[in-house]
Amino acid sequence: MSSTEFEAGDLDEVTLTDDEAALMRGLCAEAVEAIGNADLGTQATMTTVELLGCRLPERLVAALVTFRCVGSPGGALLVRNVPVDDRLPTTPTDGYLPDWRAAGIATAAQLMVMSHLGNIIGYADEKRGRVVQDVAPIAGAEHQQENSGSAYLELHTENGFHPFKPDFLSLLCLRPDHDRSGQTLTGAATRVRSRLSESCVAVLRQPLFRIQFSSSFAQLGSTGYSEPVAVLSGPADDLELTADFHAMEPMTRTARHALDELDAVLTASLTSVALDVGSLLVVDNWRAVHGRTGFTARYDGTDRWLRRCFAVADLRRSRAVRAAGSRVFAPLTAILADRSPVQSPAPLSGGTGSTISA
Ligand SMILES: O=C(O)CCC(=O)C(=O)O
Ligand SMILES: [Fe+2]
Repeated sequence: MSSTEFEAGDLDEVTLTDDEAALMRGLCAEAVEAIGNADLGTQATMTTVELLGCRLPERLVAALVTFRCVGSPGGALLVRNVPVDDRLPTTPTDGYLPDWRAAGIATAAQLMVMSHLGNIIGYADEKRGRVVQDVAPIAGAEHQQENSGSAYLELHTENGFHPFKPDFLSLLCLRPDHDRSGQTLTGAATRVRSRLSESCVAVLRQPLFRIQFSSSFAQLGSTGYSEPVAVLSGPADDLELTADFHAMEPMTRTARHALDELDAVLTASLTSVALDVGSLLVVDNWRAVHGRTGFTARYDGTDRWLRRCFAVADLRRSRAVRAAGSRVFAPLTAILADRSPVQSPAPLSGGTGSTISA
């Protein structure tokens, strides 16, 4: 897909003034110093981050709090001129920055922003449980539907198959791709509601869809699936959606048609942004799906490099799946083993359409 097919410019946006960015940079330096050698994914670090985050520029905090509590029709908020380190290391070619302190200012900035959206978390299954993760192309993974790829990344809800999916995610750009063709895409259900047929909405509101676990979560080589979920939920004028146009499987023919209709309508009205150094995109993982256009990687240390961070609104709900004082969720297989068995993948009965045969 070419980037010119997408509309830009209708994102909610805050650009920090140079004074605001300088204030934030000072707080980030304090945070790096205060965290020292402590593990990032601990409550102790999060307390430090939250305390310093209270002193972020008021205009930024107001935008974040409003986005958290009220949301926005586009489901995304772009913050520009976020401080990052003056001298950044090369883009990690294996997807892992060896030591977060090499990008300490950027790391602290992202954590402070996310601390206003919820409680920062990570997944043991993914990126070694890191709470700030590197998103960079990996040689050989070009066509993977994962953030290590560089081909078009289909629209998705982040970890929509997981019982503790993030409520918010952020992507902070440390380095854009060479020809600026890698554009982050967002699509919100509320924006497209009027273009969906009533029958499509009715089907998408039923739990007729399951999502295949992404490879990092599918341990034991299994192909696990979420329990059946509905794609659309919530009030008609502020719809929520859970979708993944790569990993979601409709369980009936009618469900397949409805998902195809949503895909076509969403794809025709996406918002795109070519993130630049210091641009941080926050996505409401309930109101919007996100993806990325393709780009060409060189694998020479100068490639596109984003950093990603997740937050949940309610930390209490996950306390049984985290070690005391940790923000990292246990492996999905362990979480599911502690629950009642996952629903059989057999399609639902109930007259919503004929079954898709394998
Ligand atoms: O590379 C991008 O712009 C988006 C990547 C993405 O979807 C992710 O890391 O979750
Ligand atoms: Fe994603």
